[in-house]
Amino acid sequence: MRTRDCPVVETPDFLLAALERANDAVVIIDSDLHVSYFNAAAELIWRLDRTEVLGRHVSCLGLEELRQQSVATPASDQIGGDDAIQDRCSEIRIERRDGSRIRAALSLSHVEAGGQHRTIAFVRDITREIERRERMALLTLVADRTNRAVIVTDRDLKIIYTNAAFAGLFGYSIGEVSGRQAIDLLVGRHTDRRTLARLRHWIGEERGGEEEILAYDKNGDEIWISANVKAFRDGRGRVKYTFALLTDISETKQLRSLQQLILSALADEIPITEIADRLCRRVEEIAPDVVSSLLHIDAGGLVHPLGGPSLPEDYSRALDGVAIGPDVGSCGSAAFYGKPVLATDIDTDPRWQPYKTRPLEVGLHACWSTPIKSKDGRVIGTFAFYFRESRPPSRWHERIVDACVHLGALAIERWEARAQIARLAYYDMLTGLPNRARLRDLIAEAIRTCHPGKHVALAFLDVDNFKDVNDTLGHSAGDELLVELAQRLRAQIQPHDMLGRLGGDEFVIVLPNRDAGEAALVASRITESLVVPLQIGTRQVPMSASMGISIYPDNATDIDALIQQADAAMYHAKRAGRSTYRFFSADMNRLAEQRLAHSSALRSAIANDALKLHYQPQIRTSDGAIHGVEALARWRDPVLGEVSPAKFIPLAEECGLIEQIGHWSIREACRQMAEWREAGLDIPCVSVNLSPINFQNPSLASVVTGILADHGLPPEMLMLEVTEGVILNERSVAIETMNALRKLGVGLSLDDFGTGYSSLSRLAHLPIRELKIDRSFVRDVEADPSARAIVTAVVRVGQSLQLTVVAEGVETDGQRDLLAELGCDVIQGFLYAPALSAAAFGRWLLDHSAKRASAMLRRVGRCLARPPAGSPPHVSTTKGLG
Ligand SMILES: Nc1nc2c(ncn2[C@@H]2O[C@@H]3COP(=O)(O)O[C@H]4[C@@H](O)[C@H](n5cnc6c(=O)[nH]c(N)nc65)O[C@@H]4COP(=O)(O)O[C@H]3[C@H]2O)c(=O)[nH]1
Repeated sequence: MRTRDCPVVETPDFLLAALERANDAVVIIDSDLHVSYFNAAAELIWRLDRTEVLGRHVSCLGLEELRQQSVATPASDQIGGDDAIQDRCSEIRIERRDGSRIRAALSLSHVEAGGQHRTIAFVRDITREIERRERMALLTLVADRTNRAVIVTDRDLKIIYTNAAFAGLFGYSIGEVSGRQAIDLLVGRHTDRRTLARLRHWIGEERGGEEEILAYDKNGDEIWISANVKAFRDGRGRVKYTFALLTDISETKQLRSLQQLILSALADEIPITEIADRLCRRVEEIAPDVVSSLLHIDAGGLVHPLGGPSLPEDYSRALDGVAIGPDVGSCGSAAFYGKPVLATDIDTDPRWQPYKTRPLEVGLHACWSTPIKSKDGRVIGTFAFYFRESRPPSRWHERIVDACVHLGALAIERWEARAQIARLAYYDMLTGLPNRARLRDLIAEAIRTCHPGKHVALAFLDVDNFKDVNDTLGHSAGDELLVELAQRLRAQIQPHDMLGRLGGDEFVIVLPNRDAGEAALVASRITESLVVPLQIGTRQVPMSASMGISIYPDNATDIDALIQQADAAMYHAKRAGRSTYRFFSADMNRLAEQRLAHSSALRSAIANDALKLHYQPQIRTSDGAIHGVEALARWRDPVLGEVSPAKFIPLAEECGLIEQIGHWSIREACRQMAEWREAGLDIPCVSVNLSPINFQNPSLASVVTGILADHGLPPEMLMLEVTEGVILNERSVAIETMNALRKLGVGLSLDDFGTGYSSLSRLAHLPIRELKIDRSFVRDVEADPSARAIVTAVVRVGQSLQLTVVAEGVETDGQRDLLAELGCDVIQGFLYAPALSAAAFGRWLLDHSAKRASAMLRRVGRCLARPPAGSPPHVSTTKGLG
């Protein structure tokens, strides 16, 4: 390589100066391939001083391309003669002396001047540019691989880049959109200003943001997009580019609007069938290739169509009441298995055979049904898609069904809850009959629709002795009785008649367009229908009811008055011996008022301590000594006068005062006993009457314990009388209460024995100490052999169970002697004394003791006066005592 002097080209100075200042490197190569010019920019690119290059062979620049191009000098005719220049551009790589590499754009010009051929090389460092281009190509590759549309705009929001997904979504190629305003292109004037303002706000924000926008594609079709926008800024913070990532959310948006539609319908309390219809219609809008239906599945597994506006009406009607099962179409099977069921061909699907005709007739060939479940996992409905061709659901169908199943569950559960509330509010849970509130509506309706000149009969029915069944056999037996009764009543009335339960054991029957005669027939039929006893377990429970009837408009024209009159008439049926009916009459009102007045007088008598206890002595047959006293309640009202306990005790039981009276009797009897003891009167025991209701209270034993302690009485001085009704059910609370009392040491006496139906085997297990033979047997014991037989039997039972047998209502010496002879231990009755006030009883007792003592003395004296040889004096134990 040889060097030459510099400069070698005679070039005007101004041109040289310009070449020196050029940005591109300029290298001039002579025809012998020696470098004759190398400007400042060339020095920078090659990092060589021109002195190291000028005059040397071009190969010193390490550029094979330059050498080859310079050698390949075109013929003069090709370059167009003197001064003709031809440019050839190419991209080259330059390896510098220090080993670093750059990429450059090489442009060669061949110049013929003065018979001299020269090659002028213009070289520009394009390393950065190429790198940027490569990066862009890579980014484009990546951007084109995402299915989210990408737009890059300049600072004026003019599009400079879009990816392949953008073309797919909007239908525009990059060529079509490049340079166009992004917002104008995609949104146009349709989008509201606030959305656009928000979009601009996100561009202005450092972190960018996301906005849902309704955009339009090349065809003008709506596309809901979510636009995630971010601006890129220059060093001074000014927006240079904006970048937007667009996601198609049309489906999400549609599902959300479906959801909104149903939720707002729910909030507006729209009926379930209307909601179901709206749901189906909307679904068919967003999935026009389907026909949809929503079914309710009730607790009994029966199908009830709720909505299916595009299905034939007769088809939906036919589905109503069909039971779900393993082969009941798509819906019945889906509900049965609790899993989606797809029948891609209704015509051949075995599950569809009985149901296929109608859907096929209307061109529905496939059905896909999904069960709707409640929060607790019950299947409460199905949501079905019918397709016009044999096909499975698409991904979009699946998304819709997911949303609809959720909405359907919400709507059905809410509707079921409301129906349950309505049932609770208007129907009696036990019998399923209309309750008081609903009955009022029904009576009002019956009156409103009553034909002119016709009547409405209203019967008020009360079960006889229901309290006894409840108290003695337990509440579940009582419930069973009410349910059975309701069924028997329903069987006796016509379909358009109405039956409802007011509460407890009270029922109302409304007979529209029926007069008194027709109502009497119904009432008689009802009485007869109750004759057959109810079987509860092994026990036959007799069933009967008392009814009162009032007639609209003869007796009253308003509902309350009609009910109240029928109630008053029912009370009269009860008094007439139960198991019968009475029509309302004007004086019944008076009697009903009287009953009301009595109960309020009794209430105030209890509150004012106006009740008293009287005491009737009980005498031992063996020696005439006092066995005890029976405490009997007395009530003297300032207005009503003396009211018999046979009247006011049932009244107290009816109006809930008996609990108080029971506790009061025990307390008062114990107080009196303590007083007598204090006074030195020797009365071994006091018997207090209690109602069966008192024994239903498990705290009775603790109440008694407290009273005995208060008065310092030993428990054996108290006897509590119970009637047979208390012991009918061996598992009742009453038996537990009795056992607790017996444990205390308090005595229990079975009153009125023989009048009820207590079984002897049960009697043996009762914690009782005493049997009382009812007055009715004592009355006839002398004249009636059967009464005597009963008394004898009771005495034998008592003896064998080691119970004291007390005969009550003894009025004559003859009765006393016979009862003593039959083995009665104790006698009570007017023969000795009626029930006496405490003071009178005290006097009676002293008198009795004195009489008894003197009778004994007389007898002893008589015996002593004429003693038979060797025989002891004899004292009669039966006759002439007292
Ligand atoms: N004809 C006749 N009657 C006689 C004779 N000896 C007694 N009596 C009456 O027979 C009834 C006996 O009481 P009871 O069978 O327990 O029958 C009682 C009892 O079941 C109930 N009773 C009375 N006091 C109370 C009480 O404090 N609490 C409760 N729960 N019931 C009571 O009222 C029923 C009636 O009581 P009273 O009217 O006091 O009637 C009492 C008594 O006065 C007689 O020789 N001949």
